[in-house]
Amino acid sequence: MVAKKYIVALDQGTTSSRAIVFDHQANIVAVAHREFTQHYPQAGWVEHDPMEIWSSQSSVLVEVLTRAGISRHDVAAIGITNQRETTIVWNKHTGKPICNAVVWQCRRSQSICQQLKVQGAEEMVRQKTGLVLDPYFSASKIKWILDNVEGAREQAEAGDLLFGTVDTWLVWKLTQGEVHVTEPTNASRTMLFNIHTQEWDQDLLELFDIPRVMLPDIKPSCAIYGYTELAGNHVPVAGMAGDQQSALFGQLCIAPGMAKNTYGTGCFLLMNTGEKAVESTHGLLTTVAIGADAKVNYALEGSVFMGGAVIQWLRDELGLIADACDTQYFAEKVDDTNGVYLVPAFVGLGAPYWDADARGAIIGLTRGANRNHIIRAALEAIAYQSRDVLDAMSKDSDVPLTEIRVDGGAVANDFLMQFQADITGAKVIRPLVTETTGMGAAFLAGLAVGVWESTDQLKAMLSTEREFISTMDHDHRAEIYAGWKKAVSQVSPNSPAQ
Ligand SMILES: Nc1ncnc2c1ncn2[C@@H]1O[C@H](COP(=O)(O)OP(=O)(O)O)[C@@H](O)[C@H]1O
Ligand SMILES: O=P(O)(O)OC[C@H](O)CO
Repeated sequence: MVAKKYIVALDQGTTSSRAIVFDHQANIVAVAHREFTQHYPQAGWVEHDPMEIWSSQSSVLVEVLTRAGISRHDVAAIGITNQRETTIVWNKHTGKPICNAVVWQCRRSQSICQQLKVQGAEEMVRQKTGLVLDPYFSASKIKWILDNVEGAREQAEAGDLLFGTVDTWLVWKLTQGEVHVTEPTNASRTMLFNIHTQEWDQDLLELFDIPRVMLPDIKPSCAIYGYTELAGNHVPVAGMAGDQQSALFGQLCIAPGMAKNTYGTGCFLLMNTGEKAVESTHGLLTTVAIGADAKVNYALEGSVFMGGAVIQWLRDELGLIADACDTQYFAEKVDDTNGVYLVPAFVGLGAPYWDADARGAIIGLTRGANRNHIIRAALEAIAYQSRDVLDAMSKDSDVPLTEIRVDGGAVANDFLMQFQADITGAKVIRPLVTETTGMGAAFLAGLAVGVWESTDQLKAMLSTEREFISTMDHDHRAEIYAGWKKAVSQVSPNSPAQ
């Protein structure tokens, strides 16, 4: 074991940047957290300012070390985990982004995807990447930037521009522009990475017309990528993963069949499938995951675009609540939603529907519907969408999923967790430490620098805080879930999952 005993995880999420200090027993010593600005320049578009991503992330790094009261000498390594797919293109000489980051939720490249579908590219893309040809992933976003930002294509071809997902951007900033790197879990979300060969794929680069020279090198998820300076100390940046794969690893779902659902901005249910890349026939994605001792594994993933973001919308756009945690109080003031369903297709629908054109709706309103019913319908919608992907996963794997490990900001909501158990019939297991996304990155960084020797050693560090078991009777569950499916069919009548 190395003498330096603290690991700092940087968790750059869709709505906030966090930094967490873990000790060598994986206990949280301190957390610092900052929300940053969401930009919605047009309907269905979502952007972030990459410089604000960096300033919020670097400031919480400084803050968390102060809060933890530890010396910079005691930091063994920094691990990174991040919102995936979000696309940043910057000038490698000036370090300046050429436009705002195009966020994973952004739909602007829908027509690019549509055109490629018409050309018949869908099957080739699915076979190589495990992904659905949807604007969610980075490739069509990069193409959009090269086609629409003045001079971008010429500069990219001349080798002056770099592309990165948020992991790559943060390492580049932390190492003062020395290291341009990513790792397989993030690469697997770009739609340019062949998940079977584990390399950038020339056919995909040609399909999207993206110069290879823009792309980062690919290193393992558990490795030392470079060093950052913290008050005169050179600290290794070691260990990175996309946030959903990091949470899967942080919950130690490292054996086939183990699954977790993260309730952050979106909801992402991932099930480890071991060394086998399982193809979905029910609208899920095949993606790269991290297995025992940080070896490359695969996972099936159900990606839901609007999870906790629905609650932010109730707060920021409707002003119905002052704080996300108020939703539990209002939802519990009523016995049900009074027949109201909220379908949060604000940026289209992800798994298993994959309808980029669908838009949100509140259905079933009557004169008796009030604020509490709408708030309750918003929380229930998060759980209904998770049931949709859970059902798809059970069908793909031929085994019903009877347990879900949960994490992410919204799992603090007991009403939501109980309703999730009720509407699925599965046991919902909430860990003591719900910062499992950050924990995954800390595990990877700690393994890379020798704070921990193996994943076996990490098992003793996880514990359960509470389990939620269904109390809903079967007929009632079937009736209200049928109502949900009917509501979805109204906003997405042509989805193959209907
Ligand atoms: N008590 C709560 N009930 C419901 N939703 C919540 C609660 N607390 C936080 N959230 C939601 O969880 C999300 C924040 O979770 P987090 O895991 O930090 O997300 P991200 O990493 O995507 O930024 C926000 O969208 C917020 O609305
Ligand atoms: O910011 P989160 O935690 O909702 O995660 C975003 C995902 O990585 C998008 O694929």
